[in-house]
Amino acid sequence: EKVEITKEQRALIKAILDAYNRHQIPQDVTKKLLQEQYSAEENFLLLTEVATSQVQVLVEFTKNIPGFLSLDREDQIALLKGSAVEAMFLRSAQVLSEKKPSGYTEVLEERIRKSGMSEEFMTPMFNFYKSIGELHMTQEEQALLTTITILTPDRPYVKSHEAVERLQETMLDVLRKLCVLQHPQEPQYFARLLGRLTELRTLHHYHVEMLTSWKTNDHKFTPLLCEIWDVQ
Ligand SMILES: CC(C)c1onc(-c2c(Cl)cccc2Cl)c1COc1ccc2c(ccn2Cc2cccc(C(=O)O)c2)c1
Repeated sequence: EKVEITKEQRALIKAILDAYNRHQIPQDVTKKLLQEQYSAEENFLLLTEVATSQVQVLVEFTKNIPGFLSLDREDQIALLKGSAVEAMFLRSAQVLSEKKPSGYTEVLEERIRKSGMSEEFMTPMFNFYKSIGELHMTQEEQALLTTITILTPDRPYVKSHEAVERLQETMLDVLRKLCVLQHPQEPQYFARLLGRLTELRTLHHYHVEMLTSWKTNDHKFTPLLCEIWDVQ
């Protein structure tokens, strides 16, 4: 049948895209990525700074998701804690797969490869980056996919499961229509995007082990990361 985006859905896309584009990591953090020297220690410190800054950006973005602030406050926290790693894998995949003139894409990739992370996590991570890059997602699709990841109802400690599910379904419906309209020659495109969400959960499990291995090598995290990742 004819797929049509309603006026309300267009307003929703605009609100989410504006929020997504408004929140970027500050220049002073990304500038350091280009300047500081390369050592496993320095790379880890810089990535910790990027991650901390990314969490702050994520909190601001989430507050601008229409309907998020009307959820139960404890559920808002549970959704943020449960989705932070996945949202950051998605964001890092989007940044690393864009050949942005800013030039810090290569630098970031190099610093991740040399941050004391073991090979067993490196491979799935860079496979994910490649699979995201191959999708050539539009900005709207990236922003909506991140929103859908955040609004995943089955995170630990979420009480009002239905309220979160209703919000997520609203976003899924908009993304489905966008995919049909923006990728008419690829009827499976929406399904491929959702497949990435499954891959994100696997990376989330790997990430827990990454943190443990960094911790055993006496790596320190910032208070914000310790809080959102339940570390220490
Ligand atoms: C604590 C630290 C060592 C860490 O632990 N796990 C991960 C970790 C890793 Cl190593 C990979 C994926 C997810 C996480 Cl949490 C990281 C590093 O985290 C990040 C977070 C965001 C990242 C990166 C790399 C790129 N981005 C996105 C990015 C970079 C620059 C600008 C912007 C912007 O929006 O303006 C966004 C690393």
